[in-house]
Amino acid sequence: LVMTTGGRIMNSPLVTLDEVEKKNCKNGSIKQELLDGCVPFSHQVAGHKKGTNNTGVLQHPDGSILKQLQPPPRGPRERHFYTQVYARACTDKTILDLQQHLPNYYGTWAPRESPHELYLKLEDVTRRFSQPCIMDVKIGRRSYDPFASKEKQHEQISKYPLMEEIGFLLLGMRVYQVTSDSYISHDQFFGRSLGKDTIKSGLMQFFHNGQDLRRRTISLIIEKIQNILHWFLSQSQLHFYASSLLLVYEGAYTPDHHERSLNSTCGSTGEMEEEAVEVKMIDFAHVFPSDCADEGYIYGLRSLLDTLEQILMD
Ligand SMILES: Nc1ncnc2c1ncn2[C@@H]1O[C@H](COP(=O)(O)OP(=O)(O)OP(=O)(O)O)[C@@H](O)[C@H]1O
Ligand SMILES: O=P(O)(O)O[C@@H]1[C@H](O)[C@H](O)[C@@H](OP(=O)(O)O)[C@H](OP(=O)(O)O)[C@H]1O
Repeated sequence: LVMTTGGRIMNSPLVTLDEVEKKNCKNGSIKQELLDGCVPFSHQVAGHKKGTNNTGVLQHPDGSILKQLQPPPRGPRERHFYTQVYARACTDKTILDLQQHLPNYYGTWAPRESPHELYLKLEDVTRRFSQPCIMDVKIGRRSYDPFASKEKQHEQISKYPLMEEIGFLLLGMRVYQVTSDSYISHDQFFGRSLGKDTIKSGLMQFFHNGQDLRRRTISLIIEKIQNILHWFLSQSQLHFYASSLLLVYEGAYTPDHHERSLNSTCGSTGEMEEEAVEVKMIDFAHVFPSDCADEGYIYGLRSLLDTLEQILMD
């Protein structure tokens, strides 16, 4: 195992192989051991999948996830981003504030038998959930960076011409249905099919468990996205292109369950069990230094917040 980083190495995540295996089995994936006991990550909803040149996202036996470094310049750029964030967090308050919105970074990892094949070792954002509902949303008005060729620009624009107007694109989601104890999944083609008139109902699907619309969950997610927006409004040193937000909430948690747990704790501890949600920024292959606010990303966050607020108002 090779662990290197330009900055601080986070404490190792404490999850047993048993827990990882149980979770993989529970979610119906066939356990398939790969490099050094790593298995395909069963909660991947978008991004590069296993193919001739990709392994897809893997899960390490310690519970962290492994994202294969993409070919240069993207992979080294993403690695540089994470190492810089960890190296500069001690001296730069803006970067320290950014850190809380990212998965923890544990350095790079390489298989014993192939030490030059590098992976980013990251916190699994879905880890604390038993039936995680997960959505990957690409944020911004442009999903290509300032150095993209005309062909790349054209290719990216043609995938979702509405990106400039809507400011975000649903790349994939998985939603737990309490009624059938199963998951509904949507891939990026679902996201691309959504227009100005349907984006709200498309987004709403992520919060519907087959029985109820998870209104409280939407409010909690809005708060987290607002915190990220505050960070973007406070900084003018980085621009993010083709980067995503990963949204996660507990599918097994229902308002009824919450009600029952409140009734049983009231009068004893008096503590309210609070529902858990996660919103983390991911995918940093196109992050660049800058000297002005990231208007494209800010536009995307505001548009996503507006749409979530409209769902709540209905
Ligand atoms: N830290 C994480 N915790 C949990 N899941 C993650 C994490 N990072 C990535 N994922 C999962 O892996 C998927 C792909 O991640 P990511 O977007 O970083 O990959 P990518 O191959 O660079 O994507 P793209 O092709 O869009 O550039 C995400 O949609 C998510 O499901
Ligand atoms: O959405 P799709 O159809 O899966 O297409 C991918 C998506 O546009 C990614 O954003 C892009 O990575 P970058 O943003 O890093 O360029 C990737 O490029 P790639 O195929 O060259 O890796 C595309 O394949």
